[in-house]
Amino acid sequence: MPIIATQGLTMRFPRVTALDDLNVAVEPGVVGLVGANGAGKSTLIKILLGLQPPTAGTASVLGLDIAREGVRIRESVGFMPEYECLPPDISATEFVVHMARMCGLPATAARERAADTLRHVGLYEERYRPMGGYSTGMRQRVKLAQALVHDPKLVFLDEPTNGLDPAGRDEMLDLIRRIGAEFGISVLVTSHLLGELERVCDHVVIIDGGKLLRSQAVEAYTEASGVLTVEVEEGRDDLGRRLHEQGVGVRPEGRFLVVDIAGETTYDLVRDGVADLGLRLIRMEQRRHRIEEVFQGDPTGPPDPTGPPAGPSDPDAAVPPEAQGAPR
Ligand SMILES: Nc1ncnc2c1ncn2[C@@H]1O[C@H](COP(=O)(O)OP(=O)(O)OP(=O)(O)O)[C@@H](O)[C@H]1O
Repeated sequence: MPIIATQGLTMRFPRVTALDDLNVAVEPGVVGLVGANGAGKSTLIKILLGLQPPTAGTASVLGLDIAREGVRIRESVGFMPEYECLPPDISATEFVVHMARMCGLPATAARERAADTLRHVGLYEERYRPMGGYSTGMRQRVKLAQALVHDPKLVFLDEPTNGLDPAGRDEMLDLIRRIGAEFGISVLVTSHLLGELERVCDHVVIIDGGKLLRSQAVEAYTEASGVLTVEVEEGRDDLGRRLHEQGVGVRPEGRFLVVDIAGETTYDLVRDGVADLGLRLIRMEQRRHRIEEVFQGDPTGPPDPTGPPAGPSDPDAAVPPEAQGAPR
């Protein structure tokens, strides 16, 4: 059963169409929802939580109808909002216990679940300090803990890495991966950064101007490319020259050689070259595409949500500001 399914979902505000005939279905797992600022991600989450009725169309979450079963959806789904929502003068423990009580847990269970959840998100030591003194990373963790405290089947995480430094972002992405893998909770996580979703998600949905661009398993975006990455301990240029003389398309890139694959013989030529030159081969692997490459240079493909190409070494290609707020 899909965890989320929408049919013709449309949300029109007076001046803008935030969701435009959206048809999408996603299976359990960690699902990324990516789009530029204003693409309609937060609007979709509010509608799926049953907090805002759509202008047209239908949707279900965990098989529950958003129009009739909003309360049951909110019982089974956790929500980490994008906006700042933490009172500064109370502690993480008080806040998360309160949220657990709001979800209907009895007092003792609420205290136990709050302590467990805060430990899972790495906030155990600081849990009695007022949240006003917390860093952005700690506040994001509290928001995550309150989304998990009632043991939901699915959590909606709206831009959970916003405002975090690279180390904080890595830790948050790790937590998200663990929520999916260790706790078996499905996740819908939004981001305007394609690279970070690729790292944690099983499936990525891309929307632009409220329209669906693609919805696919991550492997389908990152299928193998037509090049090999070859790394040798020393003698990279000798190997490159030899392959070039044999008619192989080859170019240096950092400490690697990037070799065009022209069939099985390419692997043999690299292997023989390494052996004949007496080199030590460290790696030879077929490169995989990055998600953002899917949208580059495809004139027949969908409009590009990712803007100009990001280098392969840029794991966090962002949707550029000029692609934001495109006319609908
Ligand atoms: N209550 C509202 N009234 C009018 N327009 C709205 C309302 N809520 C959202 N919008 C508009 O709908 C569009 C989609 O907004 P939404 O917040 O869903 O985008 P988003 O993809 O979540 O972007 P962000 O990451 O910036 O929050 C935007 O143009 C926004 O200005």
